[in-house]
Amino acid sequence: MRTDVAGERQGISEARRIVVKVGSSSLTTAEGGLDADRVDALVDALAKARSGGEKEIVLVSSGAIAAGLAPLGLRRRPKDLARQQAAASVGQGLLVARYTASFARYGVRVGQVLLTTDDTSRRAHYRNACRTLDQLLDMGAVPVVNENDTVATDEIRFGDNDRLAALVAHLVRADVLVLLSDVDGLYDGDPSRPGSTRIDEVRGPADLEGVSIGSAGKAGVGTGGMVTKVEAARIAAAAGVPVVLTSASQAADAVAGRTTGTYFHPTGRRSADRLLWLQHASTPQGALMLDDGAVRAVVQRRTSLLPAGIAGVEGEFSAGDPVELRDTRGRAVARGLVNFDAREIPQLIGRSTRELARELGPGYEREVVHADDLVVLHP
Ligand SMILES: Nc1ncnc2c1ncn2[C@@H]1O[C@H](COP(=O)(O)OP(=O)(O)O)[C@@H](O)[C@H]1O
Ligand SMILES: N[C@@H](CCC(=O)OP(=O)(O)O)C(=O)O
Repeated sequence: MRTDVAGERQGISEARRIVVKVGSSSLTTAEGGLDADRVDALVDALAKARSGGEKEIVLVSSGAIAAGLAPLGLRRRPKDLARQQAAASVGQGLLVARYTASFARYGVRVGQVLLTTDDTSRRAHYRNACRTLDQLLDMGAVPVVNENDTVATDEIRFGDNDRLAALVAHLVRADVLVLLSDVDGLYDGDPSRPGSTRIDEVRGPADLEGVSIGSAGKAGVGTGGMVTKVEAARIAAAAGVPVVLTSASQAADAVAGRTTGTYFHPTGRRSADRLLWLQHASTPQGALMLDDGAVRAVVQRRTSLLPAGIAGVEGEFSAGDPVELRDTRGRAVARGLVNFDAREIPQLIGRSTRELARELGPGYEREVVHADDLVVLHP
């Protein structure tokens, strides 16, 4: 282990706020459902880390669908969304009951937080989620976060919890993100093949060249495999949050900052805004076509998008929805939260805000997408 890495990980031992994500494969089996011993072992590690009072833990836990399979007589994870949601509905209750009992051994309360992609991109929802998580932590509770599987549709689903965990790490301004799986790190090839070796550290995308990143493991309960974990690590690292990827059995070492698994160095600066969510978690509900001047204004000068620069509209969206902003070649150049319903846009196209206010009323003297609600995709 190189000294600079040890130094970096020393930083993790001082981390105050830690987001820990645990996958279905570390807590459940398709046949047996939730494994209480494995939940207890994880909780032991997390409760010990918090015991000095300096560390705050946010737990992002998968396992609702897997925990609901056996009680519903399902032998394997169903492919259709409706049965996955039924399993999640039964399993989420069992999962949180299990965490509640397990943390109670240490006198620690848990609070269930179920999020959808909407909660991660709409301003009011985002602020609410931030406030609830902060409040739970202030009151000494451990938030247990999962996707709100029962209401998410295929189109708006995160699906895997790795990306959700990266966005939660950004949302709570975590000092480190710990991704726990059934494998003790990222390998340069299929870890079950002899000869594959673990990668100790990833400094940036170049370190991933030639690495064969595969899908979910044999347990049959995980979803994304390494692909979504590496993607989550990339999102968090780009937002300035270091990431440790290791196995659930190494949880105590990981949260204590002892060297284990694969370490992803931060590649970007921390930012306190919610635009990361807009970029990575939102599904655009439609698109606005921009003329060349508007593309320059939005992409280079980072100004708001005004009606005068719009050339066309596509899709069915409501005010507040995320939409894509496209250039004249149809390339997505930005994403933003739109201030009008799709059906209102045609009458605004190419007009000045003053003209619109005079004709349609003062409510129309506003940006179509405010600069604060915009994220540029191709600077
Ligand atoms: N390059 C790789 N390095 C490590 N694990 C890999 C790699 N490629 C594929 N995997 C698989 O990814 C699995 C973990 O993903 P998954 O089953 O979705 O777990 P979880 O439920 O923890 O999210 C491992 O069991 C492993 O078999
Ligand atoms: N929200 C889902 C998570 C889906 C899932 O399996 O995720 P993961 O095990 O992290 O790959 C659940 O609780 O079952």
